[in-house]
Amino acid sequence: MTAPNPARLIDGKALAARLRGKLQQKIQDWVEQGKPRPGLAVILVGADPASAVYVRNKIKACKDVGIESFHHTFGADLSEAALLAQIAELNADPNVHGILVQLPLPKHIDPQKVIEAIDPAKDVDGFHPANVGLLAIGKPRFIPCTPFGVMKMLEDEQVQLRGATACVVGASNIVGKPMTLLLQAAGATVTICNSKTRDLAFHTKHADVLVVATGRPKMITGDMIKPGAVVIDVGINRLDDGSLCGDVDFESANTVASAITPVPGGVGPMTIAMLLANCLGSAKAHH
Ligand SMILES: Nc1nc(=O)c2c([nH]1)NC[C@@H]1CN(c3ccc(C(=O)N[C@@H](CCC(=O)O)C(=O)O)cc3)C=[N+]21
Repeated sequence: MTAPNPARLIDGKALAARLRGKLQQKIQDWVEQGKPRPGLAVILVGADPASAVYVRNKIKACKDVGIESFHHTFGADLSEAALLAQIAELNADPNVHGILVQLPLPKHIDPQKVIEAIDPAKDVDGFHPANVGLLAIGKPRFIPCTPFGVMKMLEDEQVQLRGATACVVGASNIVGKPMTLLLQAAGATVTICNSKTRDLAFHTKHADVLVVATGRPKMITGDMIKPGAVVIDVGINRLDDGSLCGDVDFESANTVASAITPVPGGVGPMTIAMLLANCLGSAKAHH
């Protein structure tokens, strides 16, 4: 038996590096015109080690492209009122164009209340209901970074979305729902599934473009994928041995898909690149 052809690898890490290079040039041009340097405030509450790593990566990425970052770290016992007060201060700070509150938050803090406290004009995550609404009506202000990064990868791969069948597995506010809106706006016919969807494979197997964001390690296997499909794996799961894996079983998917994103090195780096892009966009809109 001959081994099936492996899928093309969609190198998010390389694409993100290219985008960051372009952004760095755009920010340099912007600042040389005498315009204010874009500023991002990042708020971290609690000592979750994964969150601390992500926040550190975001701050380093800012520095590399010339975005000023303002780092606010608090203990897990921070009150909701104190967090809201910190956000109010950043809303009023003219040097801050973007505010990111790292999720998840400790259980005693209502994340929706926090998201809604952020000035929608500084909501570079695109999570505020005003920005969700603008995206839904096709007039986006800030596109949520992860789905935005996925669209950039599909564009770079020249994936034809008009007329295509797409399936999004996972219906979160942060990834699945905005992903669906973006694919739909690009002309795809989109099915949105969740972990309780009956006969999930029926839906996934029809998809020319399959986007998976469930948080369940390796739940999508090769037999659930349409031959030749483009597979985007948004999941980042840490296994007991410390290694990372996606929500897609790469090994079996790789022999069925025509193109697939790796984990790590796929969607993750793109998320950060799009955060930086949203920060520059916000600085320009504020000026
Ligand atoms: N308000 C808010 N906005 C976010 O955008 C947000 C958040 N909260 N909370 C957590 C999630 C997660 N997230 C990631 C971004 C990049 C990588 C990334 O670059 N990952 C690398 C691997 C990193 C590693 O080794 O752990 C990769 O996939 O290659 C991962 C995860 C943003 N998030």
